[in-house]
Amino acid sequence: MTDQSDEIQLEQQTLDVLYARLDELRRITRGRLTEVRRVGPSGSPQNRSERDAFATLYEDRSALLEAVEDRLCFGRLDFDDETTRYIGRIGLTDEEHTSILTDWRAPAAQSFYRATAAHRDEVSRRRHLVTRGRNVTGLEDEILDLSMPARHGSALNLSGEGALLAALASGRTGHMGDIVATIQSEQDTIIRSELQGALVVQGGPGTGKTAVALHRAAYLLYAHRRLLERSGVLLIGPSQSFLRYIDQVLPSLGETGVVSTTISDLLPGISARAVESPEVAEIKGRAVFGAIVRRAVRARERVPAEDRHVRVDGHDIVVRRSDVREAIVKARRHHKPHNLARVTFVREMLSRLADQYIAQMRFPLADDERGEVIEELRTTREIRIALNLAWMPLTPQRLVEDLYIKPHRLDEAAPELSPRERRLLQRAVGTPWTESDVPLLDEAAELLGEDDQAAKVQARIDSDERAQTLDYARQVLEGSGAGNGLVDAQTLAERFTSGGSYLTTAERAAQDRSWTFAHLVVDEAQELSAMAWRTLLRRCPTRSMTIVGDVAQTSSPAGARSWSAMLTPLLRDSWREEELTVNYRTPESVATAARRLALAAGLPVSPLTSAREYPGALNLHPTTAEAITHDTVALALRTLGEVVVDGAGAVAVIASTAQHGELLTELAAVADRQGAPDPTLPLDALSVLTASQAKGLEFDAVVLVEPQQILTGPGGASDLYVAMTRPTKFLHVVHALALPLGLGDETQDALSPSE
Ligand SMILES: Nc1ncnc2c1ncn2[C@@H]1O[C@H](COP(=O)(O)OP(=O)(O)OP(=O)(O)O)[C@@H](O)[C@H]1O
Repeated sequence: MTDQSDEIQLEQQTLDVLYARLDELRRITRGRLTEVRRVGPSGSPQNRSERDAFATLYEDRSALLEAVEDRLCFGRLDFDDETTRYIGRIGLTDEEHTSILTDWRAPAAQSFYRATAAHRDEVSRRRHLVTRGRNVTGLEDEILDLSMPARHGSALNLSGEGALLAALASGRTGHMGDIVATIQSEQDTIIRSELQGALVVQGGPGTGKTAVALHRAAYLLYAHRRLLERSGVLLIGPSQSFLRYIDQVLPSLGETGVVSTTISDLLPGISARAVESPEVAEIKGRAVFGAIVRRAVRARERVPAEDRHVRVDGHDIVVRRSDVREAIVKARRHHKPHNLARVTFVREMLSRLADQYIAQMRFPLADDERGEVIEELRTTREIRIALNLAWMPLTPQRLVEDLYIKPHRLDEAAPELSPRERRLLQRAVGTPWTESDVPLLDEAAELLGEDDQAAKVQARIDSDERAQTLDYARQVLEGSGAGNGLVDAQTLAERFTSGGSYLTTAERAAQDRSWTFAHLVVDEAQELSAMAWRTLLRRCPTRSMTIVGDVAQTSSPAGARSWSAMLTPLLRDSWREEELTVNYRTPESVATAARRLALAAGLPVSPLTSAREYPGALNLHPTTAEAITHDTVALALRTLGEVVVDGAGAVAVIASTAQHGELLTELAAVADRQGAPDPTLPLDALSVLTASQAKGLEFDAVVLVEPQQILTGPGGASDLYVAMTRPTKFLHVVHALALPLGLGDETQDALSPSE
């Protein structure tokens, strides 16, 4: 009989071997990098760009090997034939190229997440290794072959939930961690679901949608690296603080090539930070704006009301309505974007005007003089004005702003909107852009046309040369042992040929509005308007997408109330839906109260089981309107003291927009006096947020202020549902007003008394 400490010792030996190999690979990679850099900037351009390419390759590899230090190996599978397999963050082979650690994404690792006693896949035992640093501190075994326990002794922990529960109970750090060691079977099915088509993952709060979306991105990059690395994966999140919250997950999984952004920051050169009323955002989010922007562009290609006479060098030149009409027809014939088709229009008009000019000349024209006449006409101010009035060159910003600042333009372009709705959209010149302007600007950019520098650089890579270099890159990768899924020969070849100006996919994509991605991941997708979806679909012509969200949490009036209502018009039947049903975040009593509130408010909540309960999780703190700010601040600081242990732990105060400012000021002043963390930093140990700012985030404890006020605010019950489902341990509700239905008397029996 073996007891657990002997087993731990044995596993420690394996771990020592794995870390020794990791150290060895790090040393080799660093050595190669030093060698490449040592050679210095000499040699032919070809040599130099090869060297740069190798330097980037070894830098990437070094970064990957550093990123996998924590929990390098977290699992082991024992098979019926007595063989074993260790599962970890990356795959490792020993010097003889024998596999000693299997990448969690490899097919060979799948049973670690999926095997059950009913479907064992020849797995007799699944073992979770609990580690701290490089030390094994515990083991948890799941015996799948029920004839096995006798062989392994009773001292073994048979629960498969230990590692999961330990992960769930740990203090929050303000950054999301990866879940690679404890991915659950329903999550694994989604993570490894096929690349094609749009996969919608619906799930209540805390079911791991964000975690699953990120692990799926890492999995897809591993399984389809060749396809995905070159065009890239785009990840859309709801806010910059959310992106900061998740920004360590993909690097910890060894993936850095995903482009993460928000709708507000999607367009190069535009940062849409202004806020507008939900009513206006809803109007701008309607799909009909596609037609409205199209009409606005067409309105800038128009036949003037009258002919216009212009004197050029003593000639009477007439910009005739009939010529303009015919030139417009000709320019539109090739369906090019407005600014590009304008070239045809202007060329045609100048040619017709030049005919008039030449007809009035007293001497015959030499062949090479026609060009001079055209140039003369082109640079005549009145002619330029007349042609611009007929076909105005436009930027997207100018087109969209004109709709807002010139009522007649919107009246003409948007007959679908009521006069009141059109009035609501009016604003002053130079008003900053909002999130819901971005899809309209993108729509306009698409219809107007523009230069895509980055795309041109890409096209310049000569294909013959690329084929040769590709061969060479393949040999290099085989010879260096540096492949391991980090970079494919195609990418390395591109680095060789780009002459030292190599840009990562992320960098190229960020510079190029019309970049298209091989896969799109959208988080908190329920918030996106129909117009935002149009913008995103333009960036993903393959329609290979992972869309995660919860239609019960939709707070934007332009967002989705049901997936099929939003997606079927856009994707027809090329989307499929999976559901996540276990809440890994919120304690049972808090989740139950939130659900009751959501049902009372008529939200379409999914059925949900909480993975755990936490003693004393839900607490009510009645107070008065006069004392609410003071009491909230005192409670927040006290809670902070309780939940922060060894530097880990985070508390959020979540309040209505109306109360948010006052609380922030008060808490910042107190924090300043008492040296507590700065509550204005959204991801610090203590933050003050509105419900919509808290979307997607989580904290050890949430102090929820005056729920009735959040309920009657613009985000309504969805916002309150979001706010209530953020804590992993405690929800403290501070209120002077009556509690909303669902959180009131009927939940008293589920609550712990306090103060
Ligand atoms: N298999 C798992 N193992 C360990 N932790 C998990 C697992 N699945 C989810 N979690 C944890 O549960 C918490 C909630 O996950 P996540 O934020 O992805 O949920 P969500 O469905 O996106 O929530 P919301 O809709 O509220 O934003 C996170 O801390 C995540 O790390």
